[in-house]
Amino acid sequence: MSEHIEAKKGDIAKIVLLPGDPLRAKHIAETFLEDPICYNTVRNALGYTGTYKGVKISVQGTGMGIPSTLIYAEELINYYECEILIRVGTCGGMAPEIKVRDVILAQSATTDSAIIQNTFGSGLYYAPTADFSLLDHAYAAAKKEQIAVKVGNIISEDRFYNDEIDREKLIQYKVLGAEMEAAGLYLIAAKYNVRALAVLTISNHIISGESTPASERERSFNDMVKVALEATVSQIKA
Ligand SMILES: O=P(O)(O)O[C@H]1O[C@H](CO)[C@@H](O)[C@H]1O
Ligand SMILES: O=c1cc[nH]c(=O)[nH]1
Repeated sequence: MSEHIEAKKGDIAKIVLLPGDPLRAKHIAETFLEDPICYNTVRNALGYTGTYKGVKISVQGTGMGIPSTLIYAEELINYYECEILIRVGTCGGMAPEIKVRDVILAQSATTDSAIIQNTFGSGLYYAPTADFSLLDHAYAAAKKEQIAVKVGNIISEDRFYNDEIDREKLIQYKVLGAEMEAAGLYLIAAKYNVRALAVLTISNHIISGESTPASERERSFNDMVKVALEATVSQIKA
């Protein structure tokens, strides 16, 4: 076991979906995976391994924010030798063309997190970026499944309740929405030479105030999960 995951080596697949909400991990495992086995209950950060179309896949709840997510991502990479990490998370829409329930493929992730400065020092503004091959497969999978997706830059913020940030400027500069993890995931995926992508569902619109109920957030974001799973399977079989 690693520090925060009680699984044995080999219990976790090379491909891992990463929802923030552990109950979404349970829902994904029980809805999409065949023969799911729960390998982690430490801190209720539920983790499961099963198969999807014959491919071994795990799903691990990460908690909220970059610090929590990177605990799980770094242990998955460094202890369990995971190679493909796909965040499946909720996101607040910002741009006017983004609507509640839209699916976004986060090509890049701007951030206000100190993780960039802590890594590179001040004055260097690294651009956390998705793995192109995963992004390409996710885009193709979405087209095949007739799931409309939008592709672009998002922002990973350190604060959910953030009324100090200049959202109008971010929207002008084509930032589609806000969540709290993708930039950290992309950064450490690059560091350890593994592949990462964030597939996001718009749960609410930060500017218009439109939202979906929490119960729906937990359970009903199946389009993004389908895109993530189909992308990995087509990637593995390519
Ligand atoms: O739905 P998840 O994956 O948790 O993602 C989003 O939801 C949480 C905030 O409600 C943050 O973790 C944010 O990134
Ligand atoms: O971080 C997040 C996630 C979903 N919705 C938001 O408004 N912010």
